[in-house]
Amino acid sequence: MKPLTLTVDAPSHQYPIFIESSLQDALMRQLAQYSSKKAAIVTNHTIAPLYLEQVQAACKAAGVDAFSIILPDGEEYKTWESLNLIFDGLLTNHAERSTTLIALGGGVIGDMVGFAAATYQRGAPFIQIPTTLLSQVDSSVGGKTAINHPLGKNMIGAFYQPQAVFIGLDTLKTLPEREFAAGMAEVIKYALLGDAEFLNTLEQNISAIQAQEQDILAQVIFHCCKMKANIVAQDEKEHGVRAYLNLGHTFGHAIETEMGYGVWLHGEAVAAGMVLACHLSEHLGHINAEDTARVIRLLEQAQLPTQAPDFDLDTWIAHMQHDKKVINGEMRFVVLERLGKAAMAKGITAEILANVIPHV
Ligand SMILES: NC(=O)c1ccc[n+]([C@@H]2O[C@H](COP(=O)([O-])OP(=O)(O)OC[C@H]3O[C@@H](n4cnc5c(N)ncnc54)[C@H](O)[C@@H]3O)[C@@H](O)[C@H]2O)c1
Ligand SMILES: O=C(O)C(=O)C[C@@H](O)[C@H](O)[C@H](O)COP(=O)(O)O
Ligand SMILES: [Zn+2]
Repeated sequence: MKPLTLTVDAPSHQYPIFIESSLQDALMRQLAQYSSKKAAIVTNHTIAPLYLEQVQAACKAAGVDAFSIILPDGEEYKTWESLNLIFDGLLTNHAERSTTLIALGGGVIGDMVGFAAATYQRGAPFIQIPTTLLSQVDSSVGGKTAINHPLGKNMIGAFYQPQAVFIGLDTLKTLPEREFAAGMAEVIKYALLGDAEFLNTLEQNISAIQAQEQDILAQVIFHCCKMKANIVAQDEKEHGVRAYLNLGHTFGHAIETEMGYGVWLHGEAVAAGMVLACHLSEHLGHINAEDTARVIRLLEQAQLPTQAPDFDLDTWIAHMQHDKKVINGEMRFVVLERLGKAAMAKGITAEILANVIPHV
């Protein structure tokens, strides 16, 4: 594949996304332009042995003096404690406000490092090097940064855009299959919320994507980043259309929080959540049972769960009342007007939810 570039034209900051088959090549070509002379590479114990050396070498070649901060791995570590480990590392190594934080890893690392960058000395620059499919198609783009709270996902955070995003397709070769599948949930989300033609492309090419055939994989990652960049350019801080990127997430975040962070992967919970969003959309008369069946078929082909756990209804609702789309105490849900077009639904009562959600 030939290197691809696109620009995120967010109102607060414009920045490039570089997509190449080799991460090393992308960094060697462009890092010097986007990093300050001093950098902190923040990663975790799983990713460090795989990719840290490569990023250190690229920093050296770019004349960037880099030190590393290595965190424990897992959604359950997306916490204040890990954030403090980042701050400890920054202070111990005399990081300045101009020091670039380099997030090397999946969405957990990216979200935490972005939040650390937003708050360290009131705002240091940061770069995203996403190494999971999920982070390449979604979390590294658009500037949502956060940590979890025991009562809710991503409850403490900031909107803060990176300086650049470097995507190397080669990093996905070491990604476990279950994690690749989790990334496919967000890929399928883009098709459902805004592009029926992309849904056809995914259905026709699912095996090639799973086999990581470079051309189609690059096309898919590029397409998702472009869709997200368009949405973020219109609505950086989620006052309107950006909420559509939350399709399946009101239910999904409830699953992640209730099960305990890390038990269901984010993408798995979003997959089951999107099926519930389909059922809700059906209940509202927007889509039909065949549409929902089509979504379930694709999610199953992508090796994703389509059946949510059956908590009691009060538990579901208690979690969903913490959702960030709640306004004046009223829950709002992203639904599908049709496959390929999202809409926002209000006035969803407990009775409606009882018809839609599996519960005991
Ligand atoms: N900010 C956003 O817009 C946004 C969007 C979507 C998701 N998220 C957040 O992203 C997180 C999920 O991200 P994720 O799915 O990337 O999970 P993750 O960051 O936990 O990474 C998944 C696992 O894969 C490992 N890993 C990462 N890259 C690897 C590689 N190349 N080879 C081998 N192992 C590798 C990680 O160490 C981890 O164990 C959630 O916290 C979610 O809330 C944020
Ligand atoms: O970028 C966005 O906007 C999204 O909603 C992308 C989601 O995939 C992502 O999981 C996000 O972190 C969820 O946002 P939240 O505001 O509900 O925490
Ligand atoms: Zn998500």
